[in-house]
Amino acid sequence: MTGPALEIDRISKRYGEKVALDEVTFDVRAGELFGFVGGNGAGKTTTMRIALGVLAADSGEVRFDGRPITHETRTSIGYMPEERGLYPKMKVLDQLVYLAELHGLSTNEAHRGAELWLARLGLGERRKDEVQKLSLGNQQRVQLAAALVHDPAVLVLDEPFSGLDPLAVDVMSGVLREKAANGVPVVFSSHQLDLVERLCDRVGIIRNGRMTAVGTVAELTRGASSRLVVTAPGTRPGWASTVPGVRVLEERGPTTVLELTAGADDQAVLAAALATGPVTEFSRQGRSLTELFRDTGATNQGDAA
Ligand SMILES: Nc1ncnc2c1ncn2[C@@H]1O[C@H](COP(=O)(O)OP(=O)(O)OP(=O)(O)O)[C@@H](O)[C@H]1O
Repeated sequence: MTGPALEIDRISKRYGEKVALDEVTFDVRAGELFGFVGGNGAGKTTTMRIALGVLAADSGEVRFDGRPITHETRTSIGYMPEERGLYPKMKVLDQLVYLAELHGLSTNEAHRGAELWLARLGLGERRKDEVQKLSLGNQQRVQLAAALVHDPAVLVLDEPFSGLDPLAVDVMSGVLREKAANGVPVVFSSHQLDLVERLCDRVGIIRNGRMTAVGTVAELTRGASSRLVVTAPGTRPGWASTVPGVRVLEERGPTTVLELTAGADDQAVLAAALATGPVTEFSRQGRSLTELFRDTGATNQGDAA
């Protein structure tokens, strides 16, 4: 799909001596749901705050629709900040109307948008309640409504799924997919990698302020795969360990899961299997995003790294 994209172009940021971001680069295309993942302190929030323009980068540029983000374009971004940002004592509906008006909507439009999203997110009956009286999950739904109420052209969401129950996860996922399907670039950070894997068109992994991988889930997990699944009814236990460079991970009857170490030849494995009779399955086993994430050391780098 063509349309306006959000481009993060070589942004760097230091906090004193600490390099928080080092030439972070990726783009979120129109109609795309982009998952931004990385361990604690990796730089996700810093990147998103810079994308929104609430924090200045030391260098690099953020563009939307080919142009640097300005005050006008900033108001067309829907943002869900990590620290959330609702007024606890304000009523839910008033809050949303207020935020929509801040983004330039007329009072009528603001009411229409607020009612629409409250109904859509299952909060219609809570509209007259103070925000602080809602459960945390429901406050998060209000926060999503706040990001959407002005019909933004791009969505930047910092951990929108944290703390949500499975039903709310489904609601949030549905809304984000729908926005993406309507051509809106959507980027969100998350530690729930299974969810990211299921939901996102593309994923970016950040580690210690540097992007270590960007691509579709299939590209990232396929590229990393060194596992083979072989099913051959004529094999006997241990058959694969005679092939150089092969480590057997699991044998289940006729099926063997094995790992190829560097330099090992998958065709040698196939030949060894065929030597025992017919081979009914021979495939690469994709790694999950979680495994990839662990293997690239993207976890636990912590604040001190
Ligand atoms: N205001 C600040 N002053 C000093 N250092 C900061 C500040 N904000 C962030 N940092 C540091 O910058 C790095 C990146 O932090 P950031 O909050 O962007 O990470 P994150 O990926 O969002 O982490 P998390 O998953 O824990 O929310 C961390 O080392 C953090 O300690």
